[in-house]
Amino acid sequence: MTIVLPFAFAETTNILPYDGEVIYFGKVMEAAFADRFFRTLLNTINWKNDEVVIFGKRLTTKREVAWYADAGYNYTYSNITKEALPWTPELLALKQLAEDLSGHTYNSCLLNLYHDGDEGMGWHSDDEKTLEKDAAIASLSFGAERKFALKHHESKQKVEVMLQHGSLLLMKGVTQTHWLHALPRSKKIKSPRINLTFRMMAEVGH
Ligand SMILES: O=C(O)CCC(=O)C(=O)O
Ligand SMILES: [Fe+2]
Repeated sequence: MTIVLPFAFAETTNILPYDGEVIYFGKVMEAAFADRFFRTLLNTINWKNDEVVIFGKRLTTKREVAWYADAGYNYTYSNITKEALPWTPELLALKQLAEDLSGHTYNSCLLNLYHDGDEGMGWHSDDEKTLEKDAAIASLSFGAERKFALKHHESKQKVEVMLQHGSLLLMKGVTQTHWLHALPRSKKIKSPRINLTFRMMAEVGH
């Protein structure tokens, strides 16, 4: 399957001024492929409302999530342990694309479905103990274009980028140690967005 356009990826640059590397590749596939992946992911992924435990209370988010990985991996997130589902053909194709373009390999993928702009994600770092420290994270976006924001822990400096339909963003190096990131809510957004973050789990999460 040929899904990559002959784009000039050599031009990609770090959008962070210091303390990490975030590379926005822009659109990495033709719109027709991005449309098809969006529809297929919407219909074939085992979407579930996210459950989080905050101050001992079990809460359900409107945002839906799913987690896929190589066999045998468990994932602990907000005090809940989830078992990974086996890769689907589309996820494997997208993992291959993310690996080829980013030059890193991944063994798991966290998926998020934001139904509209009322749903987002607050400030956090992807620095859970179960993730390899400073491993690269490749983020593919489909559907509604949304703003992605980064904020430095100490200086509070902010960097923002619009994540386009069929685009790739790569976070690597010491980014998760020094920067938080978020997907801000926006009343203007009325359509859904799917985000895939390919990650490298540490062996201890096995
Ligand atoms: O939806 C996004 O672009 C960000 C998702 C994210 O930060 C995460 O899943 O950890
Ligand atoms: Fe994140």
